[in-house]
Amino acid sequence: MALIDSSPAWQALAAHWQRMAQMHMRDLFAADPDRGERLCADAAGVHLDFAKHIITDETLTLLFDLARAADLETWRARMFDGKHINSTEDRAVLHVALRNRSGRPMSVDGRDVMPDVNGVLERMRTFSDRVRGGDWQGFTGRPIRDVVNIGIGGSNLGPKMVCTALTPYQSEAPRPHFVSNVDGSHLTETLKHLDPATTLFIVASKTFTTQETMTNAQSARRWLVDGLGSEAAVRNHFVAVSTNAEKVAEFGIDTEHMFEFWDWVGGRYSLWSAIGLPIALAVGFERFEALIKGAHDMDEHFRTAPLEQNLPVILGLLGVWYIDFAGARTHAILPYDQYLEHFPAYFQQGDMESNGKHVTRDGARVGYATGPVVWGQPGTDGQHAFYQLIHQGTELIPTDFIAPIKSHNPIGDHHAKLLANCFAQTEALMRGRTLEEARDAMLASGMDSHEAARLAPQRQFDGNRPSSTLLVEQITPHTLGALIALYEHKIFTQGIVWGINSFDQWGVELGKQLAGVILSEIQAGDVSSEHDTSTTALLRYYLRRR
Ligand SMILES: O=P(O)(O)OC[C@H]1O[C@](O)(CO)[C@@H](O)[C@@H]1O
Repeated sequence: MALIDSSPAWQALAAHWQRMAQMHMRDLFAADPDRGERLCADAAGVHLDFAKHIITDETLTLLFDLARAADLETWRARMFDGKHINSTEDRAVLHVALRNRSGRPMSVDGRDVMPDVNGVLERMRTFSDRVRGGDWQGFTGRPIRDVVNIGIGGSNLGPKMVCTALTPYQSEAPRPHFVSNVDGSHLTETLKHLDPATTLFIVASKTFTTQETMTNAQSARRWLVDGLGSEAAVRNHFVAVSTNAEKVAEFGIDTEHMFEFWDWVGGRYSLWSAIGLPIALAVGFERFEALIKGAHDMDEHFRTAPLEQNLPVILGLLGVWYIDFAGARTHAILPYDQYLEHFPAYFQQGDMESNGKHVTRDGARVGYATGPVVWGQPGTDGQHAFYQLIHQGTELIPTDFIAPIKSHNPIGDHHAKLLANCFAQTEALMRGRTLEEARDAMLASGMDSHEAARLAPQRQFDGNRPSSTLLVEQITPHTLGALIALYEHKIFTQGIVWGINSFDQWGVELGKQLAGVILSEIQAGDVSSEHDTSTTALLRYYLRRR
């Protein structure tokens, strides 16, 4: 397969960037009074404004040509058809089946997976209703008040992000907690204020072999058994979410208390599966269903809308435009909603584990940039921390501003101020401030002309910094589901353009293997000479002082 950068579509974009690099968005807006009304699109309750980008209609045409040159529509169909598009693991990529509310069958290897998917959803409904209703009791007969999810990566970030985002929908109990780090402090601090008699543990691991999760689960089990004085208590206080029934049984959790998912669900795309159990427990199963319905609505849009009106495709191609032609290396996600606090971290894994690849599906090394460094945090805090660099630094950083029209907490004028900041930042990033404007503003404030001339270069902003703005009515289960699916399909779009497999993660393996070797040396108190001298010296330093 020829690399995408040898396609005429790529070459055309490279030449086009040479021209666009000379343009300023201020001029593009001035030349096109309808730009703001025109360059926006809606789907599944998400409004996307993409007018503040260094693009013209020609740019968009060339980007859609590129998507077609990469066969995006064919690959999209292959994903929805359950084909094994995760070629290195020979697996289908069918998280869309987990939220399929259409009633249509969805098949993997000729078998409709929907009966299994719906069966597990029903078990989640029954279980979450029982726990929330007090019918599922702890070993001593008391209802569950706290749920501790033990998992890491995709078995942690999704449910944690969604539970936080849906805090307004949570009742007083059960309260969700998340333990991921193998650092004993994480588990200790979480359990410190909990009562074993009213705590339920969910051990969430696709493989059920992940070192961090298994270590935390063993220690949690000890805490529970010590606290309640009986091994028999495990039955009432531990459930598992996994694809690996054998390992679950080995751990000592009855497989009757296991919620299954399947190898065609990637870890970082798994919150819609039983991995979402903490969400159903925290906000109720009906709201979990509304979340998956929101995602399904976005799936239908992604599956059926023409590329030109397709939100995930537009976002994905804009990313490619900056990463591959304008030299951007990072991408910031900036939610103007405190409840979306973990949204950037969630898509840090979603994006970087998916598209942090340097070879194509065929194993050829790419000569172009692929996935960016994804980062961010809630907007106004960011304004007082890192926005300086976005506005006046030497890096080009494309940004996503995400905001709800309505707040869950409409106190005073907080929300008006929050959104004023959001809109103002995108305007400032786009417009900038010329040297003359900076100088005139200082003169108008009474500063003498010498001082104004001295300070003007410091107060001048280039502008022309791109941003997308995504607005939803409110952060509800439905809009959140749609937003998450939007980003998932954006990542898919980019992976297809780059010709990489977005669904494996071999890059995390080497460190895991070496950690196993080093752990046995630490446990034996003896360093082998196999390491580089730096690692050996560090290990010896640690062993001498521990
Ligand atoms: O669910 P598991 O099997 O414990 O894996 C946890 C995480 O580890 C990874 O395999 C690697 O970090 C992720 O892809 C995954 O989400």
